[in-house]
Amino acid sequence: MNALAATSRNFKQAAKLLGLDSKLEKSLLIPFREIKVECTIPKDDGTLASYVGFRVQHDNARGPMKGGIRYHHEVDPDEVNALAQLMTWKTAVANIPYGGAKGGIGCSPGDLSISELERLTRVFTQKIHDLIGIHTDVPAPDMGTNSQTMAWILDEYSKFHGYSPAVVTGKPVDLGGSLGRDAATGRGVLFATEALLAEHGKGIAGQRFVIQGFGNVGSWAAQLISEAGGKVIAISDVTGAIKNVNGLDIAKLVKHSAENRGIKGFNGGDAIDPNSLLTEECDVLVPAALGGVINKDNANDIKAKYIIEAANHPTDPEADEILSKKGVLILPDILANSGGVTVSYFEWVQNIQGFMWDEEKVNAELRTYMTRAFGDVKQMCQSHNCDLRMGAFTLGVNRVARATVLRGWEA
Ligand SMILES: NC(=O)C1=CN([C@@H]2O[C@H](COP(=O)(O)OP(=O)(O)OC[C@H]3O[C@@H](n4cnc5c(N)ncnc54)[C@H](O)[C@@H]3O)[C@@H](O)[C@H]2O)C=CC1
Ligand SMILES: O=C(O)CCC(=O)C(=O)O
Repeated sequence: MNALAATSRNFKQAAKLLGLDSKLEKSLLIPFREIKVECTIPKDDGTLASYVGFRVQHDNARGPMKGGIRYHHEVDPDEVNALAQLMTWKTAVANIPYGGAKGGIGCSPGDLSISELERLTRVFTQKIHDLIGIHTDVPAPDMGTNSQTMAWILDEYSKFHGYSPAVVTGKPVDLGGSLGRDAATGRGVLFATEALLAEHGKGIAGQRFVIQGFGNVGSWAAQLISEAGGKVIAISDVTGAIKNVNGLDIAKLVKHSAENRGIKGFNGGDAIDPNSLLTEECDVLVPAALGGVINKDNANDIKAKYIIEAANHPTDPEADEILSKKGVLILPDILANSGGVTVSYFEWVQNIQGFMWDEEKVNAELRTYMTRAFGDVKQMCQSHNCDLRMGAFTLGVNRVARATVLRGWEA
């Protein structure tokens, strides 16, 4: 199912559980603004290349819109729309004072040189600079982008508006980035997983984990889970998949991946078929790469007892139904991966205050926010007799609906 259809279906199910007024439901679903821009750059060889960039600003009832920018060849308007909508519910679940947005450029970042990426990022920023801002829409990294991308956006934006570090988060610490932001999504995944397992009398230690994706989110999740005593037995990325039933040495894999641009060729495990990764025997499955990877074609074969959605929308609604019947517990994306945007919020607060927190404070606050969000979601599960995904959706949608009604519609 297409990402937008899947996300909207979850939203509508939550609206029904909440008994939301149909006109309010319609207004919450339609994005505030959709931006589509042409970005042409000279390549290093002098030829021209054109790309399409998107920014979808979904909702701002609870505060400035917030969300990452993705560089990937599959970026399309429907996907960006779905991801923007997810950000609206995610920031509400985390209870941080933001709305939701997402952006992206349809390109293959691995095929572009650093200077081509810089030119593309600057052209994109020139096209959207008057529609983003510290109190309107604050971008951050997502798949295929990183702190360097944010530094270029900050620099280009500042040429028009004066030096503005708070216009992006996830930027380098030297430019006002927050300590702990790089690891934050993975650390949030750890905290959320701990909270879920604790409910079942379990801890991270001794559990067998399989992780799809070894970029920012997957690699940090793997490192922190492994440090907490979890056994990470299989990992994949775009270059391949690797397995070691005794547990992979994550520190060595991080080094190998940095030196070889991927995990392929790592000699601390056996290479396996990447297509079989999600159905490997394990306790906890952590999709941390693309959307829609758990679907009706493979859901029946999944052996994990828990799925922690570190990626955005990795599970199709059809797969949700199959997995629920099998008794697999799914910790949904808008809760599980909310650690990234939560520390982005801390970064923005630090920039506005002109004050820097130490990493201990960032991590301690992140634990507080993740644990509280998990508890709030569980409460919604109880009051609406629903699973964790609907618990998170009803929590997020209800908070946004309340803010929308309070603000009113008077023109
Ligand atoms: N970076 C962040 O702070 C946040 C990211 N996310 C989500 O987490 C996911 C991963 O994002 P990042 O780690 O930031 O991206 P990234 O670009 O740093 O890493 C992506 C990883 O996915 C792998 N990958 C790509 N295609 C694959 C395939 N077909 N099979 C297996 N692996 C594949 C890549 O090789 C890479 O290891 C995305 O869904 C993103 O939206 C969610 C919340 C925050
Ligand atoms: O840190 C942020 O502002 C957004 C992160 C993001 O794009 C996401 O949570 O999917």
